[in-house]
Parts: sequence; structure tokens; C-alpha cells
Amino acid sequence: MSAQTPSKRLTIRDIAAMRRRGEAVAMLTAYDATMAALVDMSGADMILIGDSLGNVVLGHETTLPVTLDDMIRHAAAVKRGSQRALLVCDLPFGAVIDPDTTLVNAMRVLKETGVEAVKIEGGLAMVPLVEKLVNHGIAVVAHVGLTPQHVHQMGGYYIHGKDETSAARLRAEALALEGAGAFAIVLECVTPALAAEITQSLTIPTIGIGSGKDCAGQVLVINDLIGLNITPPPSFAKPRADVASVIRTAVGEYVAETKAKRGPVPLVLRAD
Ligand SMILES: Nc1nc(=O)c2c([nH]1)NC[C@@H]1CN(c3ccc(C(=O)N[C@@H](CCC(=O)O)C(=O)O)cc3)CN21
Ligand SMILES: CC(C)C(=O)C(=O)O
Ligand SMILES: [Mg+2]
Repeated sequence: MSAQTPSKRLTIRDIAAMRRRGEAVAMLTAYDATMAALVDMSGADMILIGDSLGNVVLGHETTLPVTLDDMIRHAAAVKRGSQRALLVCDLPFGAVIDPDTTLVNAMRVLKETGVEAVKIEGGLAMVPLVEKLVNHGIAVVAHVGLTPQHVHQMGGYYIHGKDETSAARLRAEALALEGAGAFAIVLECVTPALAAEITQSLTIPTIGIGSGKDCAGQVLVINDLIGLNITPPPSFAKPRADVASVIRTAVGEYVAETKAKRGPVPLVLRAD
């Protein structure tokens, strides 16, 4: 695409307009150009290059080992594969330290990949960092509730907002992050009633995952949606397909044909 061609991508103004109209925002992850193209042409409004790539692409047990270079390589691939969706890249564990380092790292992501926005996990401690990025022209998505980068500090994965202390903290975090200038906020594994209440209290869209149906949008790891996992997905994910079994069948047939010297199908070369 030439530099003069207007982008057909959704913008954060389109996302804000969807929220005003009460139109839900559909977001999915992608980590490579092929999957990004398929997700994009299927109508997703936003694509997240999630640090869940640490689990589903790189084979790590948690998202903690994912590096900024990992995120940049995959975000650039997603950008090349997609045309319409607004692209959001997770800032990984270790890239979000203080306002200055976070700004430098977010600038690298934007300059080297062409994505439109970054996402930052965390609550009140992130408010000055979000303000810093927004003041420098960067579109930011916040992420509260279950924040996988804090798995060891939280002692595992569980539902947030169950008791009043936790609920009050989540309400305050969501309001403060909106005030800091985030244009959307992911609510991960927040009780559905609290997620609905927070959604009503904000102007920016809440994007839920494992947080019930009453958020302003939903996000899911693409592998969990299409059944492309080797370990069970989180219990909130309801697979719509069984791509893992499609792959196993096709590969199994190929292996059997190869062993039997029955394949590949003879090639018919085109005559000059
Ligand atoms: N495939 C995949 N999907 C995800 O949604 C995802 C990742 N990977 N990797 C990074 C984080 C980790 N996430 C998670 C992981 C587990 C639960 C969870 O609720 N797990 C169990 C309960 C806890 C346990 O058994 O230890 C569950 O009930 O599903 C939630 C979010 C979300 N993200
Ligand atoms: C689960 C979503 C929200 C995420 O942060 C990721 O995929 O990394
Ligand atoms: Mg993430």
C-alpha cells in the first residue's frame, strides 16, 4: 500500500462511536500473518497481538518469558496480514517499569510494527504510565482483573471482584485508567455483575474475557475459539471448532500415505 492510500482500518474514534451506539466490539488475538488475515476478513474489529503468544506459540508455561522483540516480530507479521482491524500489541512483562522506559518501549512497538495501540496490564500503579504514553500520542488499552503477568504474585488464576474489597479496587482502577486516557479496558475474569456495573460507569468500552456478556466488547485467544490447543483452554473459552483434530487427521493421512508409498498425488506439470 502506498503512503498516500488512506487506511481502511478502524480507528479509536470508530471504537468510541461503536460504544456510543451500543454496538459491541469483537476482538480476537492473532500472532502471525495467515491467522491475522483470516481473523480480519471474518470481521473482527480489533486484533490483539497478545503476550499469550508465550503460551500458544512459544510453548512457555506463563507469559513472563515473552520479550519485547518477540512481540515486535509477531505484531509486524499481524500488521502485514490484516487490513481492517485496529491492531493492539501487548507490552510484555519487563517492558513496563516506569513512565520513561514504558514510553521508549511503546514507541519501539509503534515505530517497528505499525500497530495503532499498546495494552498494559495492571491497576493504579499503571495510571502515571498510561498518562505518559497518552501525553505522547500513544493509544492505550488498559487491562485489569486477572492479569497473567502477575500470576506468581497472585498465586494462580482465579476470578476477581468476588469480595467487596476486591470489587472496590477494580471499580477504582477502571475509573482511574479511563481518567488517565485509556481508550478501552480489558476486564479479565471479573464477576459478571461487577463487569456489567463497571461497563455502565465508564464512557470507554470494556472488553471482557471470562467476565460475562454485559461488557461493551469481548476478547478471546484465537486458539481457544477454534480448538487449536494441546492443553485445555481456560474454562471460560467455548471452542467453536476442533481445528486440532482437523490437523491431526490430515497429518495422519499424509504420514500413512507416505509410509505406504501411495503419495503424493502425481503431479501434472503444465506444458510450456
Ligand atoms: N490459550 C490461552 N488462553 C488464554 O486466555 C490465555 C493464555 N492462553 N495465556 C495467557 C493468559 C492466561 N490466561 C488464563 C489462564 C487460566 C485461567 C483460568 O481461569 N484457569 C483455570 C482455573 C485456575 C487453575 O486451574 O489453576 C480455569 O478454570 O480455566 C484464566 C486465564 C488468559 N490467557
Ligand atoms: C487474553 C488477552 C486479553 C491477552 O492479554 C492475551 O491474549 O495476551
Ligand atoms: Mg496479554
